[in-house]
Amino acid sequence: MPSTDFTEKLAERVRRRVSPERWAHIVRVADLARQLAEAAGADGERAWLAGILHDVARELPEEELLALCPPENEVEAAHPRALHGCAGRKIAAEWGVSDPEVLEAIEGHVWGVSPANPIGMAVYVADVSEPGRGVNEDLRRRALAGDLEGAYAEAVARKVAYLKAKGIPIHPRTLKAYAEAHA
Ligand SMILES: Nc1ncnc2c1ncn2[C@@H]1O[C@H](COP(=O)(O)OP(=O)(O)O)[C@@H](O)[C@H]1O
Repeated sequence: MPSTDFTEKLAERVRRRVSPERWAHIVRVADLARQLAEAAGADGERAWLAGILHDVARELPEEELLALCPPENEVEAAHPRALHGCAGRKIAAEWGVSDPEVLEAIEGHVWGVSPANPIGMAVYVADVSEPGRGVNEDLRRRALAGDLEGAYAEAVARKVAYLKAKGIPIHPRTLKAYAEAHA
């Protein structure tokens, strides 16, 4: 999907919904996701679009997130801000995005994606490793070198280890993503 009027308009709609700092993060994620997808032989333009849309709902008030995506379990109820992945997917679909891998990437950047979806893995790894984060540079390098699956599996493993160390119950989708990525 080359950059078109449609994708440019979507990017502009996102930009208007977020702070300048968030927009800068979004652009870094989208540009990196494109590079990571291409390094893995996947479609960079679709990864870019998913990156541009991934945090479209990140600054919505909690009441709006809860209205768009009623919590499906206790982890979601305890952490409504994390519903921004689900809410972002719904907004993107409403705006006319129908590509299932792009939609899964938007939702899955919070809890994890299927390892059969390189667009989703590219956005996930880009989100945790873009230079503005200041962490996970090794994962960025690994994915830039073409090992997207390995970088993604390690990114999910780090999140799981971090949550376990803090004694926080882990979202079932994250546990599923971990199991699939390490199968
Ligand atoms: N219970 C959980 N299970 C799985 N992943 C989680 C959980 N809590 C947080 N995360 C992951 O960690 C990310 C960061 O969470 P957190 O540190 O609470 O920051 P934020 O409030 O900015 O989302 C979330 O977006 C999600 O990807």
